[in-house]
Amino acid sequence: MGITVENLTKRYGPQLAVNQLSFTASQGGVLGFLGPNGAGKTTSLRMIAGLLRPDQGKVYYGDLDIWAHPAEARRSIGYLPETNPLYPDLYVYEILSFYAKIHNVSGSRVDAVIEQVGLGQESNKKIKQLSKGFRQRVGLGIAILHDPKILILDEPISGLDPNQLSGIRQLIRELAREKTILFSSHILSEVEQVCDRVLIIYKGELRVIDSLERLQAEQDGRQVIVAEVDSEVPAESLSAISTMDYCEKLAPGKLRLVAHPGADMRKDLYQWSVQAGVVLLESRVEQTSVASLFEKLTK
Ligand SMILES: Nc1ncnc2c1ncn2[C@@H]1O[C@H](COP(=O)(O)OP(=O)(O)OP(=O)(O)O)[C@@H](O)[C@H]1O
Repeated sequence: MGITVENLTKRYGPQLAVNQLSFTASQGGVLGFLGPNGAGKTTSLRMIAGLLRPDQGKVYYGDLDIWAHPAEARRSIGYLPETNPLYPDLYVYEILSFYAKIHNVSGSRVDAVIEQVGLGQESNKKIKQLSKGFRQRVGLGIAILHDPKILILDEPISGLDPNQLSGIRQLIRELAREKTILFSSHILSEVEQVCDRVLIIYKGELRVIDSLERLQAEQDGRQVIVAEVDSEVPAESLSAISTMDYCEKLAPGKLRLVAHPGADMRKDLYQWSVQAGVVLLESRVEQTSVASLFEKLTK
């Protein structure tokens, strides 16, 4: 089941926390939500998980409009919050059984999940006796108990030691074989090792969304231009820019264009805007590598 997000917007009082966020995540695989502290990751993920009502915009799981059909949507979603509120005095088995009752799933499912998330050895320990990595596994276990098709993980691996990290990464990759996963982090290297695609968000706005391979390919020095035009343009019309390899829509009227290796798109972009009858409000050449893109955003 894929996810479609359209123009999600959220304000907290005067502060615009998320502004017109739009993207799609097709079924299966991990989409990394990358951005510095305060960028709007948690706010976005909670809106996408159906836990926080957006001021504007829509979220679809497959064809299902989640705010129009919240009960149906809830069955399809598992959410691991950034601060996982686990009850310290409960045993691992107890807490999972408690959530199993809420979701109306069987005791045998609890046993299966305990094995799947690698908690077999720890199931008779209390939550407070577990390391941070194992607590995250309990949180993941709770999130997948009802076998949701979509999994949203808010900073699932921040603060884990290297041994725990590799275990959780592997687990997320295994889950991604059959689920669509959104995974947030403010650390690039975490995202690079787990995600197929990355979305970079900064000050509540989408800056880039692409496959890691394509972002890495841009490190060969391809030109990237972020352009803003005064009206929505059909993607086909951009194919007239012969120096352009591909283009992504970042927001209505906001485009990110990537050139063929060695090509300069500036003149073609201007000529295209004249021919297409749109006003080019802004166009700027971006740095191209994933690391430099992210560095620029996190400074
Ligand atoms: N309940 C709230 N009331 C007021 N402002 C809020 C609230 N929650 C978040 N914000 C603000 O909205 C902005 C986005 O916050 P959000 O938690 O979504 O960012 P984030 O990218 O998840 O950050 P972090 O990596 O630090 O968790 C921040 O400036 C934050 O201070």
